[in-house]
Amino acid sequence: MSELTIAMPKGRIFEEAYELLIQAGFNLPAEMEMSRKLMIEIPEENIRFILAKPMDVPVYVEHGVADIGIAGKDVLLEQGRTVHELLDLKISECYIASAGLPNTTMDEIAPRIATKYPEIATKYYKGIGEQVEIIELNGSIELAPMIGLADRIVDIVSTGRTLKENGLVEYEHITDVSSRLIANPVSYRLKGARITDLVRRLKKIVNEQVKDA
Ligand SMILES: Nc1ncnc2c1ncn2[C@@H]1O[C@H](COP(=O)(O)OP(=O)(O)OP(=O)(O)O)[C@@H](O)[C@H]1O
Ligand SMILES: O=P(O)(O)OC[C@H]1O[C@H](OP(=O)(O)OP(=O)(O)O)[C@H](O)[C@@H]1O
Repeated sequence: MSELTIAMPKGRIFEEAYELLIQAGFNLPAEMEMSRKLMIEIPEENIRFILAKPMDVPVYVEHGVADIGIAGKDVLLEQGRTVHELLDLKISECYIASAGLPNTTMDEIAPRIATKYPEIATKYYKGIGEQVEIIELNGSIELAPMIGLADRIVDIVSTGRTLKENGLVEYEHITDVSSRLIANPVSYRLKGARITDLVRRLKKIVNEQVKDA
């Protein structure tokens, strides 16, 4: 049985992805949730996990140093990397929206859009025929309209709490986001049986959870 390297995102996706793998019958150590180790071998499963920043997971998979990985659809849309998307895991569900101060219009010649997602934002505004100036930020995006840096933001919304607490309103729902299982195309060919088995086990759990929801 060939070894499988799985790139797992650290942070908010990790916990739900870890639970999903446990429920799919993978024997993962409990310490994995608390550990600071970035590479964890599970010899009984012949699996090796690498723990990466969510934005970096598709990089490891595209380069083939990880056979498969778990990444947010937001990251996949933003980066457009050459990876196979195998399964919607239906975890870390949220969406990308535009937002801004209430009762404001985008009348300027090139309204300023602050975002962590320059590609998604550019494509969206191009698609609706709006010429915009993109201002790339790395976080706390909601600050931008409040402080006069931008007319709109394009960012993740989950509960809507961050928008509300910062006095912003949603304008357009751009796209739904959830975490996806992705694979390196060559690994998918060479380790097809192992990867197909993993997808089958995960799919069963995902479908059961959707039914119970
Ligand atoms: N509020 C949210 N609710 C649910 N899922 C979210 C939310 N924000 C982001 N996500 C999903 O989780 C991923 C990012 O996770 P996380 O916030 O842990 O990483 P990050 O943005 O790199 O943060 P940091 O730089 O603080 O580590 C996103 O790519 C998206 O798919
Ligand atoms: O609708 P809500 O449930 O409030 O969630 C949305 C917030 O979550 C994410 O921020 P994150 O916590 O990752 O912080 P950062 O992007 O500012 O680093 C996102 O960028 C929004 O700010």
